[in-house]
Order: sequence, then structure tokens, then C-alpha cells
Amino acid sequence: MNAIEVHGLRKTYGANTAVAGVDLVVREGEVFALLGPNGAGKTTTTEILEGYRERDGGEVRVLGQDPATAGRHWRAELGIVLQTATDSAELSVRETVRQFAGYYPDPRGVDEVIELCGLTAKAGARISSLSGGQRRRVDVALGIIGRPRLLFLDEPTTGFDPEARRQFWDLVRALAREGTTILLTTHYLDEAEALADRLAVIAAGRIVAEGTPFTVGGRDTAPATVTWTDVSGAHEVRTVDPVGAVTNLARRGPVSGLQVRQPSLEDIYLDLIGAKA
Ligand SMILES: Nc1ncnc2c1ncn2[C@@H]1O[C@H](COP(=O)(O)OP(=O)(O)OP(=O)(O)O)[C@@H](O)[C@H]1O
Repeated sequence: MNAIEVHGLRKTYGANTAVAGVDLVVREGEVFALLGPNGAGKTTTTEILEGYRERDGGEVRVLGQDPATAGRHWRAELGIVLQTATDSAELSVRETVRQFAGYYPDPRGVDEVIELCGLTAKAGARISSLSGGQRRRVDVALGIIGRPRLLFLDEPTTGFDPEARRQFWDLVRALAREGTTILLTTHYLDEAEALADRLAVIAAGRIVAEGTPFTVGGRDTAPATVTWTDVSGAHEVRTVDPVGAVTNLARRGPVSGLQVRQPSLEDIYLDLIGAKA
């Protein structure tokens, strides 16, 4: 079964079309990343999928149901980590996580989740005393306490230091191995590349490309840049046949500093959203 199926999704705010006909399929068990510039329509799309916003048109199925009409049982199968931080400031981390555990029929263990999110040392601390990145971890803990089948992560690592981000990636991979389907929105292309099985790029309310991090936008077949230095100086060529280029070079004599660079996900992304000539 597909975890998410979207056909022709539309949403307008007055004269502003935020989502202009989006088609999307997220298979059960995959990590799917939604990328796009500010204002592209990512939050609007995900909030419609979560049942928090009404759509103006299109078909939407999330875990087999229409979010506009699905009930409490359906909601209990979702985990949601929003962009906004937790604000139960006077409670401790453990009290907050325990409180949320009470909302679900089959929650994970409170201390297990605290540990998974790297918050053990802060379990007794008040939320108000935490740093921004630590609060974000609490948000993640609250998103996964209910053992969701489908987890929405909206810019989950904003404000994380590099080590916390790597720990968070490990957590996402562990959840994925357990079979949790994850829809991730992020502005970090390295995060999408590290975590996503597939991704879509959304710009001005439309999906402009979809694929794996390695194939999206023709990344795997795009020209590579070969650079090297020989007796006549430094050279650079762009070619769709880097293996041929390197083989030719090897025949011609000694070279140094040989590098073959495929376009990065960032190069492809910037092309797709029209940010680069
Ligand atoms: N409640 C609202 N009322 C009016 N316009 C809105 C509302 N929410 C979003 N919009 C508009 O819809 C468009 C898409 O916004 P959305 O928040 O979905 O983008 P996004 O891709 O999530 O952006 P970001 O990366 O900045 O979070 C924007 O032009 C935004 O101004």
C-alpha cells in the first residue's frame, strides 16, 4: 500500500495559489524528502496531508484515508514534528514526554524515547531551561512517542549542532528500519541525500522533479567535470563520458591532480528551482 497518494492537489489563499496541482506518491516504509525554496508550498502540502488545513481541490489519501474526514484512530497513527517549538515550558522533559505518551494507545517507553533523542542527561530539566537545539529534540521525541506508522518531519534539524544532526540522522534511519514511513521537509540538501530513498522538488506550488537523490533532475546522466594538470598547465572539461576522457588522458602522458566531479544534489536543485543560469 502507498502511505500517501496525492493527485491534483490545489490550495489558494485569496489570489495567491500556494499549491497548484501536486501529484505525489509516498510508498509505505520509505523516507521521502520534499525540497523547495521558501514559500514553495511544502508546509501547506504537508499540513493538508496531516489534516490541519483544508484543500481547495484534488484527491488525497493518507494511510488509506482522506485527512479532511479521518478520525482519531487515523490521527493516532501519525507522528508530527512541526516547525514551531514546544512550549510546555514549566514541565520537565520527562513529564512532557510522559504527558504525550498518554495520548496514544500503544506508546513507546518514555525513557526509551528520551534516550533515542539524546536527552537522557536533560530528562529532569525544565523545557524552559533547554537550548534551541535541545527543545527541537523534545519536539522530535513528542513526534515519535506514539509509535507512528507515518512520521512528518518539518525541518527537523534546524538549530542542531553537527553532532546532534548526525545523531538525529541515525534516529531517522533506525525508525526507517523499523518500517516507519517518513515525510521529511528540509532545506539541507546533505540531509536529504543522507536520508531520503526518494525526493521531490517543489517550486511555486508544483513538483518540478522527482527521483532518488542520485537520479533526480538527471543527476546521474548530467555532464561531469574533469580537471587535471599536465606539462601545459591546468585543464577542465565538461563531458557526458568522463570514463572516456580519463582513458584518453592516461594515453597522453603523466597528469596530476585528476578529479572527476558529478554535479552535486545542490547543483541540480539550484538548476531545478531556476536559481542558477
Ligand atoms: N495561512 C496563510 N495565509 C495566506 N497565505 C499563506 C498562508 N500560509 C502560506 N501562505 C502562502 O502560501 C505560499 C506557500 O507557503 P508554505 O508555507 O506552504 O511554503 P513552504 O514551502 O513551507 O515555505 P518555507 O520553506 O518558508 O517553510 C506562500 O506564498 C505563503 O505566503
